[in-house]
Amino acid sequence: MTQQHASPTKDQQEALQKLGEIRGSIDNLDAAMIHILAERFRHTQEVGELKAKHDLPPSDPEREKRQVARLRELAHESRLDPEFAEKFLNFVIAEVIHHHRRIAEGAAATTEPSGE
Ligand SMILES: O=C(O)C(=O)C[C@]1(C(=O)O)C=C[C@@H](O)C=C1
Repeated sequence: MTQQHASPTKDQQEALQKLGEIRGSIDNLDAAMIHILAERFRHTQEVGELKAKHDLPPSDPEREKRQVARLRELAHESRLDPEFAEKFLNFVIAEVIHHHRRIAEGAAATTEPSGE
């Protein structure tokens, strides 16, 4: 087989060095996001148990509307696409509601993979 790529030029070597540095920062931020999400799910687990114990509904659409409005505003201020922020929040909340329902059904709901 013939070699596909010539060895990198000096310009490319510098670019690859920079790419590695930026990827290091991205990896740190991805790790932080996972830790923050895990912490959020620990709190929503407690909410789910409280709701199930006191026979409260798993979802609260009015609360969600306020959360969406707040996060859209924060996203705008941070120059993040508010549509993306809303979609992300809705994605997380849908999972939380799924967990709440499982807790209410008496299942051992956890934030860990269910294997389903
Ligand atoms: O605050 C609640 O009542 C929750 O159950 C938590 C949460 C959320 O993940 O933020 C999830 C579901 C509700 O519809 C609203 C908010």
